[in-house]
Amino acid sequence: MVVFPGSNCDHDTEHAVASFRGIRPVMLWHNEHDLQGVDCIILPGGFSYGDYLRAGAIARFSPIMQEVIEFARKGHPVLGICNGFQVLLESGLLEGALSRNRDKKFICSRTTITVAKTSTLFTSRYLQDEVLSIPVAHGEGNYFAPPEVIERLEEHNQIVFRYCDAEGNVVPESNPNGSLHNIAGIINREGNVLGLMPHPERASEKRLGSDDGRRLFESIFDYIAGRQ
Ligand SMILES: NC(=O)CC[C@H](N)C(=O)O
Repeated sequence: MVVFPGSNCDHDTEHAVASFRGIRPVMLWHNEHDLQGVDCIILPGGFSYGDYLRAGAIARFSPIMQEVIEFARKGHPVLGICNGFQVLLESGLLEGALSRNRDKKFICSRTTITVAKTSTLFTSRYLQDEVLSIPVAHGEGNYFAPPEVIERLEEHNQIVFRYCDAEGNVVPESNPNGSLHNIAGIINREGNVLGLMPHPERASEKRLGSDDGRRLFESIFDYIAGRQ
């Protein structure tokens, strides 16, 4: 996991990941160049560089991002959660942008999202169209991309999560931040880089109100174990 100045979900994510038997999280400071042989990179949530300019715009120039981009280009799994998603977009590893929420307010709330794609290494443990309860906490989560990019994402089935109501209906009323097509998470064409705004690490134990996020991490570990 990469730790940027201003990351604040790194320890929560470390805690969630460490709860799986046999998994050892490694914290990588943004100034380093050595990925220490990790099997997966997670860019955690937070306010890297205080969200100056735009969220993720400065973190994208952190020295370690050169290695993260190379790691992703080799096909290894890279997961960006919230601020991590913003960094992935700024780095060009995913297409589009996250702008200020529709209502120009920071939103910290429980949301429901539906799994629009299960044939990915991040979502293999979920059921198609399953409704998950996973919280969001962001000021810049309004996904935007030009029409041709949205069309491409739809055409290549790259939209992995969408905001929905409790029954799983993808309707405008269930869209917390104004994201186009209710997009909550997308994957690259190659299928190894996923970014999402909701926080699976904050929904990884029943006592947090939901453990629906847990299977996202489990799916990744299944994939890594299957590769060895
Ligand atoms: N929880 C987070 O990662 C916050 C995301 C981001 N910095 C925002 O407010 O948009």
